[in-house]
Amino acid sequence: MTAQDAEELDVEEALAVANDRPVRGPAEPRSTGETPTTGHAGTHRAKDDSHHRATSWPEARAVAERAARSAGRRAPVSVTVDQALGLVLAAPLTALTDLPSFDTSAMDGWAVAGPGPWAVREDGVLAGHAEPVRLTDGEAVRIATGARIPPDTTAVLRSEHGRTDDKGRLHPTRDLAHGQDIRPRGQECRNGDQLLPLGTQITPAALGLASAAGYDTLSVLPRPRVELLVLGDELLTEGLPREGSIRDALGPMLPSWLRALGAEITAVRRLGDNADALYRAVKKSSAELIVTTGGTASGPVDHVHPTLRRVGAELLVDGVKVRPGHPMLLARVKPDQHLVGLPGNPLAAVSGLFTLAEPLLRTLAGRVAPEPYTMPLREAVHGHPHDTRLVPVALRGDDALPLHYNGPAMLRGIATADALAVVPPGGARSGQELELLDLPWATGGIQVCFT
Ligand SMILES: Nc1nc2c(c(=O)[nH]1)N[C@H]1C(S)=C(S)[C@@H](COP(=O)(O)OP(=O)(O)OC[C@H]3O[C@@H](n4cnc5c(N)ncnc54)[C@H](O)[C@@H]3O)O[C@H]1N2
Ligand code: MOO
Repeated sequence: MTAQDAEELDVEEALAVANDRPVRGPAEPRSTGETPTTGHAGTHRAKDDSHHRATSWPEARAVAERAARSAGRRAPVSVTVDQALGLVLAAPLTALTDLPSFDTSAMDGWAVAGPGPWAVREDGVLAGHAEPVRLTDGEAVRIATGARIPPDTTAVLRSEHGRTDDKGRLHPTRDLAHGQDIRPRGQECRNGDQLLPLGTQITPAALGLASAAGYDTLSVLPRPRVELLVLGDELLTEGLPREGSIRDALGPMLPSWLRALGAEITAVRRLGDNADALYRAVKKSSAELIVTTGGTASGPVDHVHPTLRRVGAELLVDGVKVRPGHPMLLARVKPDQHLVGLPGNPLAAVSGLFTLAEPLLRTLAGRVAPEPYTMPLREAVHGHPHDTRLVPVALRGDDALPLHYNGPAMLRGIATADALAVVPPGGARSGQELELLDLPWATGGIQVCFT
């Protein structure tokens, strides 16, 4: 570790601690008397950091988007409607039929012809049946909502607006306008009308619309295929931490998040700290994106950089001016294959996920970028002197409440967060409007929509 690395680490830890004092639960109201800050807690000496290669946070996100675009056009696939949720339309959704496809009753009641009273026919008309018999003037027939309107019907009389006399004749109890409660064929769309443009992300409502409009399959962009490689000999997959080993927090966390960001997870492999195993895994992967966790720094078992050199990958981003997570990286392994290296510290990995993997996956999946938005901070947040900070926040009314336990190795803050606040270098005052990155569970409904 160089002197500068050590100093930067000190700053990072100090920031987490500074914001955690006095320590309180993430959802508890803030303490009073905390003053706005434009700097950090104090141990850091101002210095020129131009020598390190790190990319600025906004530029890193832009590079990740461009990298996805440079991977070339992805071929659309045809999927059944029930498989299409969360995917993006590769062709406009054009109506395959008129909607409604026949004149239909909007209400339960009677189809009537001409002015009342009407003689009520014995039979009735239910939804889902073939064309009913033509009405003659002065005739009515019972009809259900959604049933086909008999030819020469002039209106539908709702059941609550009709009375039958003792001779069985039907009288209206309200004025009845011509065409009332008839949904004419093609009211919503005509065969061939464009219902949704190319590029629309398919929501539950879009699934319903596509089905109503006659679709069995949809042409969509496939989910980008992602392989997750979890590195580290110290990681346990069950039980309590023991003898210097810790539980793997990223293997359980990242796949659902990656899916929420549009990915199909093709494999999760735990490779330990074995350089050859990492090399082989990268060489044989056919994923469009390989995500590694850990091993991004320069320790004796940090194998990501050497492996990227060994496979001849091109580093597009080698470190980002963001805290936590600054050792994150992005490489092009092949023209249509990228690798995002997430740092091993768990919150640092989340930072890398939303800085590099999110824009890359979003672009590969054909999704549009969410509209940036800001909210005022309920409390001041300390800043890094040179770098952007991503700080977990909970949305409380009109404010974003910064959460504590936001150190690089901690998940306690993010576990109750709705978003990450983008804190500029130098920090942010209480009340200052900050850009927020929504966490997908707050917007997309991981379990519901995007599994
Ligand atoms: N000489 C330097 N040392 C370090 C630097 C640096 O720039 N120069 N950066 C520090 C920062 S900041 C971070 S973040 C980490 C990044 O480390 P790596 O990506 O190499 O990750 P590891 O060393 O493998 O692990 C770091 C830390 O995270 C724990 N870890 C790893 N994987 C998991 C997991 N799946 N679940 C839970 N915890 C995990 C691991 O045990 C370590 O404690 O490097 C600093 N050092
Ligand atoms: O400080 Mo590292 O950036 O822990 O993520």
